Amino acid sequence: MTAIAPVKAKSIKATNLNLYYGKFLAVKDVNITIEPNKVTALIGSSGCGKSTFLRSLNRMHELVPGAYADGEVLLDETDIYASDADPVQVRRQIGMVFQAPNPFPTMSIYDNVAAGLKLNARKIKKADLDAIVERALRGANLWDEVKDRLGKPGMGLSGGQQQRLCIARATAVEPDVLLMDEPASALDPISTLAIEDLITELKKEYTIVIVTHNMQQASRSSDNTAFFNIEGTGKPGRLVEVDTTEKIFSNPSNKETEDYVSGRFG
Ligand SMILES: Nc1ncnc2c1ncn2[C@@H]1O[C@H](COP(=O)(O)OP(=O)(O)OP(=O)(O)O)[C@@H](O)[C@H]1O
Repeated sequence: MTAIAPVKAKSIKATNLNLYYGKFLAVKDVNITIEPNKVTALIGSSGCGKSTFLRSLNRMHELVPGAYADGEVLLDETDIYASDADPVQVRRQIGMVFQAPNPFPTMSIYDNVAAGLKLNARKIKKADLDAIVERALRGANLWDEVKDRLGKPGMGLSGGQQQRLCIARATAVEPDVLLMDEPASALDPISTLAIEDLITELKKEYTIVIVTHNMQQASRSSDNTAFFNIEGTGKPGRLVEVDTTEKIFSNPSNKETEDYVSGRFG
């Protein structure tokens, strides 16, 4: 793959962030700084709010009817929840890759990657679009596998290829941050390792936040790890501890974290 020159990505800082589904407080009082050009893994047992927190970072949480966020989330200096912030623009700057690969089913490989760009009002010349699509596919380690069949349906690719296509689609619009919700959980071990290698490569350009249930994946591919936990059913999830991945997995400050990473619960 082509070497990617390091690019300064943006940080995210959440302050006193509370996330609700209607009256239900799902995640309570998160305070965290997510460092630029690093991979931050979100870990914790089922239902502790990892995905909810992740989706709040690009204002996708509020797409659930009745769901809302209370608190502040800064992308560098910009408050993404400010009254004049445009959620569509926020989602362009902070892209999302989902658990199951979800290429647009009726679109070709090429059109899947170009989809976000075509949504922008600005008209892009065909040659420029070709160059962006190629760059995004190269960046997703997929170009060599698909360059001779760009006009074929995205759905015709393997699961691992489809997920890399979705990563290319997310990066084509040049976001600052990539959010990934268990991006490899639907994939076989070889495709999983390919995605992990790709994540390591992508942090040269992007700030990456990844939800994972796979402890080995968190320790292999992240720089920092945030551990979330929940006190009981119906109680909100909360951030227990965030630190370097090495510290979280070898010598965490909190007993709850230690119990979780050593497999004593969760
Ligand atoms: N669309 C929704 N409507 C109402 N409640 C929701 C919704 N999505 C999640 N929740 C609730 O919010 C809480 C946090 O869920 P979330 O999916 O964020 O946890 P998670 O840590 O990502 O779990 P998992 O690891 O199982 O994916 C849970 O109590 C869940 O039931």
